[in-house]
Amino acid sequence: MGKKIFGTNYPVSICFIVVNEFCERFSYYGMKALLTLYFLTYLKWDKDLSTAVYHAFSGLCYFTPILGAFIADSWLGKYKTIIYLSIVYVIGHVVKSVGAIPTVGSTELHIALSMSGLILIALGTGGIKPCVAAFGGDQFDEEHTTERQKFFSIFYMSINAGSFLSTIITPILRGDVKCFGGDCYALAFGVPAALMVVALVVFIAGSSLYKRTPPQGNVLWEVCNCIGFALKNRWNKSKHDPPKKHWLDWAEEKYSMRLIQEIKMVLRVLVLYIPLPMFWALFDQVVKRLIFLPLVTSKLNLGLLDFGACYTVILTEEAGKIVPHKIEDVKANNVHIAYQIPQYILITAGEVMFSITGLEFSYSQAPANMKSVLQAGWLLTVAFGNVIVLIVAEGAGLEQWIEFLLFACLLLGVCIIFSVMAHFYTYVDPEEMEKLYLENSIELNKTGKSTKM
Ligand SMILES: NCC(=O)N[C@@H](CCC(=O)O)C(=O)O
Repeated sequence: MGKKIFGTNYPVSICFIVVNEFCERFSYYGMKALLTLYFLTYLKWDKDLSTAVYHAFSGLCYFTPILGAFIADSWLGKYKTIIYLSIVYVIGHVVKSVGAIPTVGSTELHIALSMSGLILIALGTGGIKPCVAAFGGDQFDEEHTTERQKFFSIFYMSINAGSFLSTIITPILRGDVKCFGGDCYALAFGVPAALMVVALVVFIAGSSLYKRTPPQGNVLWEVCNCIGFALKNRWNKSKHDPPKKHWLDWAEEKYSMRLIQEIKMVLRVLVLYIPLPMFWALFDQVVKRLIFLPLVTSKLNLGLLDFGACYTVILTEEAGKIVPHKIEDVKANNVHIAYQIPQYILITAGEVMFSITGLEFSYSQAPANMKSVLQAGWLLTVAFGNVIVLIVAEGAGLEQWIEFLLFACLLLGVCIIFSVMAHFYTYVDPEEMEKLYLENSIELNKTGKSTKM
């Protein structure tokens, strides 16, 4: 039994995991906050290319969790996967920061370094993401489910504290600190790199306290084979054999009941997740607009921007001071930006309820040997959300209000579909199932029967 935080059922090891997540998210979001501007102003790409690469990168970061989960659950275990992929992540940051030093090589080299850095970062951040959340859940004793649920809230708070602070700090570093005769991208990318080193060090510092569950062989390979066998068998035998309750039951003659049940559990959850990318698509769109407004206003010192207005700003030098002059190109529609506060509060409340529940649900509904896999399934909803944004928002070129309305209507439809699906979902308790399998296999051993469990 691991050490507990004084007087509670919370293991001490989760402190290291929460701090690790804070630093890692600081590192990821801090770097991402600058990315579009870096492409536009440093690499001199046009807006379309910059936006496309930005979304492709964001999407990739949430597709790679599948790879990390595969490595963790089938091969290295979560602990080693987090350490090895964090090293890849740090290397990615370093390569990216070097690419942002103007004196290092030509523009082609900067592009090559930036792209290689981003690929390594996507591999690192995505790879460790499902493992860190599931590893945090693993630290709790079976009976401490309430504490584990609260842990996911704290974990989510650390994600958002890290992302919030870095999204403010790194753009300031870029603009306010000058190096090599211009904006200091090298420093602004260097700070997230340093934070990722801190994340790794903190994680390693907790090593002696972690509860580690060893990987149970090549689970995913077995899952794929079992699904393949069930489909083949069904195709070959369903014409003459009696029907089965579930299509996966066609794998019974070769695979254990336990594996079949576990695959059913995972598939039911994944099917439930199908409508969810729409939430992230809307969320991503809204947050993107929110991030850039305060940066523009604070930098040029113009006060709050009026709703719907578009300005040209001319900077003149008067008595040794830079003075901004605002010319209104598109008239404001007289609605103060503060009217958007309730909407953002509602969206944030929605996010908190949606995300924390999703994280905890993905953990609690996964069989012990596929915890990271289901976390990766949850993160895939973010990845597909990015794909929707790329196709609908960036590709279709709709007016902003039409785009928002479209996304809101689609999300409403999705909410209704999801509610119906969730209504028919029955919760499983993987620990209870585990006990049942154990009791059954002891019983069968006693009676000498040989049935696959
Ligand atoms: N505010 C967005 C956010 O927190 N996103 C998460 C990913 C989604 C999730 O885990 O629910 C993140 O960046 O880790």
